[in-house]
Amino acid sequence: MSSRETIPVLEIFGPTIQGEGLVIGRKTMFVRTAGCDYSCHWCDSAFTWDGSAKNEIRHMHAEEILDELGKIGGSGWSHVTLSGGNPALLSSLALLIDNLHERGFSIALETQGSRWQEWLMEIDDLTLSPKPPSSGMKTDWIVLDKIIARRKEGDRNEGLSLKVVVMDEIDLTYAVQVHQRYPDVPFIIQAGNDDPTSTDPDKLAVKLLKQYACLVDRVMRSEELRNVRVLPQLHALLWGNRRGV
Ligand SMILES: C[S@@+](CC[C@H](N)C(=O)[O-])C[C@H]1O[C@@H](n2cnc3c(N)ncnc32)[C@H](O)[C@@H]1O
Ligand SMILES: Nc1nc2[nH]cc(C(=O)O)c2c(=O)[nH]1
Ligand code: SF4
Ligand SMILES: [Mg+2]
Repeated sequence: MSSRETIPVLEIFGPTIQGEGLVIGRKTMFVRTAGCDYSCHWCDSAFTWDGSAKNEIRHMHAEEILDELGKIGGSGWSHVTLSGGNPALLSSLALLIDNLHERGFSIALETQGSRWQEWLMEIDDLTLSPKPPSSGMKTDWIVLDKIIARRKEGDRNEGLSLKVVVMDEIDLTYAVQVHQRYPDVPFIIQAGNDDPTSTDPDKLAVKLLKQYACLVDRVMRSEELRNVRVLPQLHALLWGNRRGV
């Protein structure tokens, strides 16, 4: 892997709390990469792929990202979350992952599970978030099967989770399908934010909490969704749709 390869970066921020998933609440830094192979109708990070922030993309070397993490975050953190966009489009992340591990940091990564990279084996907290019908996207079950099988074969089952965003009843049926296909993988049902452009955080929080309560109630009544967790996006409740939090 050449150290000359760059990574298209849109945001570096933190420390903040991981607002979603299995390690919700964990203190972490974020690196958000540009570019996605999907275009989910309700993507809360559409600026990573819709062209609206293309002038903000920086092509950075791993060492530059490490420097900036230190400058922005100081030294009071030990965990970095890589998100996007789809960071799994980028073979160039291998070097950053190695460098972060060499310095003793642990690494989380968020991807929809549509692309394989060898470095997926190195991620400590790997969240796969296949997309339900409301997103308008189609799941590539072959790639998703491969990622989950490879993690299992490589004894990296631990630190793997599935997180399905649910907006409606049809999405919930999809969630059941995913959970039944991979019953051994920790499964999170995430309340969808159907208003990802709202600029009023207080109004949004009230609405999201109501929707979360409905989702909790619905999942509690489900016969199929037994070994699951239901979570909101904590950062959206705290800070709304703001970038960089
Ligand atoms: C912006 S995505 C980036 C990583 C990757 N492309 C993916 O979708 O997993 C990060 C997480 O936010 C979730 N997400 C995106 N838009 C959302 C929304 N409107 N409501 C709830 N979760 C959302 C995704 O499902 C994913 O788990
Ligand atoms: N605090 C916080 N937690 C998050 N968890 C997943 C995020 C993402 O956009 O990938 C995210 C984010 O953008 N902020
Ligand atoms: S896969 Fe993730 S980043 Fe890509 S459009 Fe969907 S939610 Fe957004
Ligand atoms: Mg987000």
